[in-house]
Amino acid sequence: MSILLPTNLQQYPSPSLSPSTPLLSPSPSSAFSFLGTRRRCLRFVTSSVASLQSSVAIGSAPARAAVVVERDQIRLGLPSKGRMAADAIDLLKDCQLFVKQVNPRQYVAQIPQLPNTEVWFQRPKDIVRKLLSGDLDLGIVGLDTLSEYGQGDEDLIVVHEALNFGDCHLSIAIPNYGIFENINSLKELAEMPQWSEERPLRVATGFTYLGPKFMKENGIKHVAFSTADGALEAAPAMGIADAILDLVSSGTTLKENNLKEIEGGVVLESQAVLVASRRALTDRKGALNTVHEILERLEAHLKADGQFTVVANMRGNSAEEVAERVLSQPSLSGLQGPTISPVYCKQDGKVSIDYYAIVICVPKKALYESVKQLRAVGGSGVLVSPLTYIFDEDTPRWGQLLTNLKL
Ligand SMILES: Nc1ncnc2c1ncn2[C@@H]1O[C@H](COP(=O)(O)OP(=O)(O)OP(=O)(O)O)[C@@H](O)[C@H]1O
Ligand SMILES: O=P(O)(O)OC[C@H]1O[C@H](OP(=O)(O)OP(=O)(O)O)[C@H](O)[C@@H]1O
Ligand SMILES: [Mg+2]
Repeated sequence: MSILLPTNLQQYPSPSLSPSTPLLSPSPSSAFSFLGTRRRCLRFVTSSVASLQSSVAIGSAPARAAVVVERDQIRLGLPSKGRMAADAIDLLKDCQLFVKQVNPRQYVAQIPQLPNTEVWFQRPKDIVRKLLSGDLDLGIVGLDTLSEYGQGDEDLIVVHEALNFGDCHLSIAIPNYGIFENINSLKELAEMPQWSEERPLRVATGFTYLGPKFMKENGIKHVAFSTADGALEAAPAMGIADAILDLVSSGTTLKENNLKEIEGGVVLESQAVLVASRRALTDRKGALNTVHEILERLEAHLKADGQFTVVANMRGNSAEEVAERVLSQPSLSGLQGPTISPVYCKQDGKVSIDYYAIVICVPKKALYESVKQLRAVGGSGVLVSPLTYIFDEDTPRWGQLLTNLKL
């Protein structure tokens, strides 16, 4: 697998399929016994996972395009609905990339700042599928969706792994009552005497690729998966499943359904990522330039987003003396170091320097601590303003991308 892994990114799930495993299941029904249990909200398809390979197949990986079809425009896929849709557009707006969608039912839009690029609105899982089929070149989706539907395909490259929205994690949850009351870890769950080949641990999940893969990697044998499109948290109370594997963000849905997470049960930490098709980047004219521009804007905005600019005045005899005082405090070193400039005052007709102005960037989380430290070394008149962009000399992720593409 050669998916770009920025150093601070969690392991991108690698496929447990062997290279010879067909990516498309010939027919899901041939691999699964369909229970025929249709309920109002939950439609479950249950499988024995004695054959993990067949379970994996219901993750329905799309076929890969054999060739890159010629077209003039670079295509960026954005979520058409759901909780990521507005955030993705807002993020681009914050990067001065304005998506012009004439009406919400129109699935194609323009970004005037990127004239060779068109936006296509699609469901997140379809963005991943269409990246693989070559119908999209770039996309913004959650890492969970990318991992589930991309199945570790080496054509998918994570260009930016932390777009700062859509934070959640994919996790196993079990009831906090009954036989599970004292079970608090995956190990304890696996070792419960209740599970056997005839009566496996039943897990309801929408993640039919990542779920079986995780269980296999953790050596859990007696497990059977069922799937549904939503409201999975109801499955244990309905008696359909023993556990669920689903996304958790605030934890409210679990709590409201008397479920709990367990130690060792987190499959994946997720947030929105920018993903590209390797073949598009290498073979499609203009794609690499577009990615470079989007990446630069994203990095400049996201880096600035976590910081404030802090300006303060400080008495001193020289810039060096003030610098020494400022740098004696752990939170005041800024990005590269404080900028210190003389403040010129006119006294008795003469220009003198009694004060120096200090400018530093401070992580938002460390703001109050930094203000306290500034005061401690004589800082006064502290002004705090938001930072909009930080354009560095180069973007580290661009270098990583070029290395990954062997360019
Ligand atoms: N509770 C949550 N909090 C934050 N982000 C979430 C949460 N649930 C999901 N996400 C992220 O948002 C993405 C989109 O989720 P959303 O529920 O909007 O669409 P979906 O699950 O793909 O589609 P649908 O549920 O309509 O079939 C998920 O893939 C995940 O990355
Ligand atoms: O930890 P929480 O903040 O409570 O969020 C978790 C819930 O959010 C998602 O569901 P969603 O709202 O997408 O509904 P769905 O079940 O219809 O997909 C996810 O599938 C969980 O059910
Ligand atoms: Mg959902």
